[in-house]
Amino acid sequence: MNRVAAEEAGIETKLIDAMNTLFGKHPGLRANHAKGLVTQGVFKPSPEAAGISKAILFKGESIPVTLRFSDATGVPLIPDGSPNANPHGAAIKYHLPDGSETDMVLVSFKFFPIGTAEDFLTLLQAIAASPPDAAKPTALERFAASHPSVAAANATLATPASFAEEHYFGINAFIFTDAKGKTQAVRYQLVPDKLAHLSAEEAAKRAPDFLKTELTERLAKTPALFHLKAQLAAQGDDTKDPSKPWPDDRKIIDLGTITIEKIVPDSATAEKALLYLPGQVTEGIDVSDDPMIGIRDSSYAVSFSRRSQ
Ligand code: HEM
Repeated sequence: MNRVAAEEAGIETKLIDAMNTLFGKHPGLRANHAKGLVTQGVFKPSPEAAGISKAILFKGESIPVTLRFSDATGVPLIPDGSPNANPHGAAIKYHLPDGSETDMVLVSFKFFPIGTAEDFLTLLQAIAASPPDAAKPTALERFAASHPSVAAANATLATPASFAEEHYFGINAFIFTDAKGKTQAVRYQLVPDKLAHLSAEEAAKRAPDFLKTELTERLAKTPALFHLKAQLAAQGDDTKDPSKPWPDDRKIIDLGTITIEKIVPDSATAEKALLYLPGQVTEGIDVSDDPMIGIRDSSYAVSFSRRSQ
């Protein structure tokens, strides 16, 4: 790209360029969360969900889902037990009865390390500018010193014993509208039936693909159960800033269960065609005033277009 074109590039292109610089270019693969596994299962909504959102998703029918678990980074061969493979991802596509789709894209951070897409770009560039031999304080150390939420968010991470034994968070806020038009801001959580984290020492000893192997063996014997939940904002809670968790005492309601039944027959082919978009909502669910959601949508589209070439 020439200098003028680079200056004109939107933030979504700059974000993907920064990821490609940091993680390398890997044709056909995602700019972030490159290593993953595609599964299928069923969402069964709770009666409580229909009371808070009129979405077709919550009407009561069982909804088929395609759920992709992933490791962080755009490094396709990252060992699953590497600290850099955290946060792990869970991207859910719901195949709705009217033939449309809606998505939820979650990770194992409890909240995001920074509040805006612009700061995320600066963070990615600071990491790239801070190799092990960089002079101290590195660009990353300087960024982290002025953004305490980076260390705080990283402290919420640990390697899971299984993709099925991790707690995933939606982080960005969405708005539910009920049948009477009443609105409620929410943040999603995907809660496993059982949570199990490894110590850093245990994680380092695991085989490079242990999360894939474990899930394959587990699902051959028994389905994996998750509970989809929504944390409800109270008056005055910040819906714009994903680095600010809402207080722990906010009400959390059950939206239903997700039962993962099997890994799709050819996960590597399936994931190429799949595009999860956090802003792909359905009537009764809206994006909040958090601008990160729209920027995520456009950067996922840039990544998709590059990996489809
Ligand atoms: C400005 C902030 C963010 C940017 C620029 C960004 C960028 C990206 C990109 C480019 C991809 C690859 C998309 C593709 O090729 O399909 C991706 C994947 C992913 N991101 Fe983000 N992301 C951001 C924030 C988040 C947040 C807040 C979450 C979770 C709440 C998240 C969770 C994920 C997950 C789970 C995937 C893998 C999706 C899949 O399996 O296809 N990201 N992200």
